[in-house]
Amino acid sequence: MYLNPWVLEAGVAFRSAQLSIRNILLVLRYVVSIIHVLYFHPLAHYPGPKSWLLTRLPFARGLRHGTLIHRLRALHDTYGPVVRYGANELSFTDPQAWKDIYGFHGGPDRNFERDPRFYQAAPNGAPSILSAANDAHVSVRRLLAPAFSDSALKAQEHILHDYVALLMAKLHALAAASDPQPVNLANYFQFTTFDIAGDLMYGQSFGCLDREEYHVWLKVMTAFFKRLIIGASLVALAPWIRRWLPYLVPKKYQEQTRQRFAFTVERVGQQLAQGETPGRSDFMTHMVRTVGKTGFALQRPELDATFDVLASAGAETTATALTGTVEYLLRNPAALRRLQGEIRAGFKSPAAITVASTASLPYLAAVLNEGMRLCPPAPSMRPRVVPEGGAVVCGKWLPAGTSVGIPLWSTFRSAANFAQPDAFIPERWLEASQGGVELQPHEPRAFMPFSFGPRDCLGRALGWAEMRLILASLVWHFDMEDCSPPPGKTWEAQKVFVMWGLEPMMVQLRARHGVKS
Ligand code: HEM
Repeated sequence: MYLNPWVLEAGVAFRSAQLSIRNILLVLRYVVSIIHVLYFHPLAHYPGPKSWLLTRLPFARGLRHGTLIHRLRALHDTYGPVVRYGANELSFTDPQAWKDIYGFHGGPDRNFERDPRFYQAAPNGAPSILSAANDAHVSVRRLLAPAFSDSALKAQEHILHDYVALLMAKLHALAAASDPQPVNLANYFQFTTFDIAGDLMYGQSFGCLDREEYHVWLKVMTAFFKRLIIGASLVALAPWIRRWLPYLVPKKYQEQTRQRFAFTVERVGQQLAQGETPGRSDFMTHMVRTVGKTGFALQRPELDATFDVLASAGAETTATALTGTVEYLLRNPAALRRLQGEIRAGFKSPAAITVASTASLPYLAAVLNEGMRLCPPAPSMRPRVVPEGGAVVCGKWLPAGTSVGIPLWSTFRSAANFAQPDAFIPERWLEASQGGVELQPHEPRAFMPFSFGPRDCLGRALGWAEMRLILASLVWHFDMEDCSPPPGKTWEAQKVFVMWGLEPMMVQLRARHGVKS
């Protein structure tokens, strides 16, 4: 067929005009959306860096490099207690925000939901206690809560003592070597808390202390957190990538994750088959008992998903708090001396160091509080979404769907909440009659290392018990000297990939004169 060249030319001209109109419309749409985000969006009056509003690049880079908590802190230092760090996202360091965002609002349907972009289902696709939506979460929490009661903790205490004694024995052996070398205490804290978690949650220890090395389950878990963050940074830039992510992970890592989860499933299965074990007070025994009493049970996939997160929720956090606290004690010899005085005068023998006896030591509690303030084990923000109908946060109404949260690291190190925010001053947590100092500002309402409200930490009492037993025993048994290679390890420089990427903490241990394991 013959086509007149004029017609052809007109066709080409028409198509390119169509294309340029489409391009112009796209650019116009982008410009309009920028103007909307900057000037007409309901959050437009909140302060924040424009570069973070127009592209997700700074946020994604922070995630990817493990520096998001540091960047958010710098933003709060510049812009104040509320920062708009994304088009629809606000970060708060104001203490009132704990109650307004994370508190009880009259029922699971009215409490702020977790921002699903920040929570991940387990490898079997089922929600865990951490990722479940509010209504499903209520049942999981009810089922698990008895395992964390005061009476359960009393019955579990002998298990904690066994592992603390094993830790002390291992450290004594290292200190008594003919040429004693500095010990990486960060590792030994993790070995201990993971062994306790394994015993309480899976019915048997991970054996880390015995072998003095990490169990493969933990190594894979830590590597998984890093990959999770790489994935999250990609999703932040291009949300549509989420469904393709599983295909982007190399087969080798997929297989490792599958095997690690299979280990959890196997242990949960063994525990369930065993049922309620007389004389044991582990988590599964409590749960089976609660199921017997209430008739309510979880579906197996949800149970597996929840038991899979329990170990790292409980162990890594507690070990991190201990590592951070000891690091600051080593940097502050006067505080270490005062703690030694309290503990060594308080206990004639290690057998006297118990959960109850350590609870009455004010300086030990102050030191651990100050350690968790400077080194919060869960330092990142856990964002929530403003529910239908909107809500008031820190005195201002916010529309439904706004993502809001509190970054713990920025909040605990904010000069608006704590005087000399980067200094280790345990005395700030004590009354004057206990030898405390009054520093202003001092906002204990801002300090929620275990979070707040219906989804706060279930393991707070267990975590405190472990921290007190381990730190008191360590200080009772050993003198310590910081041996981190120059220029010295600083907590602030460490990166965060869900949890802190802990650098080695090298400490020279010397058994106190006449003290043996
Ligand atoms: C110093 C020690 C600990 C700290 C600082 C800590 C901190 C936290 C924080 C901040 C949350 C909220 C997480 C979120 O909203 O996404 C949480 C939740 C949780 N923690 Fe801990 N934790 C510690 C020890 C433990 C221990 C020993 C256990 C025992 C297994 C544990 C079990 C849990 C559980 C089950 C949840 C989820 C609660 C729920 O969603 O209802 N934690 N923890």
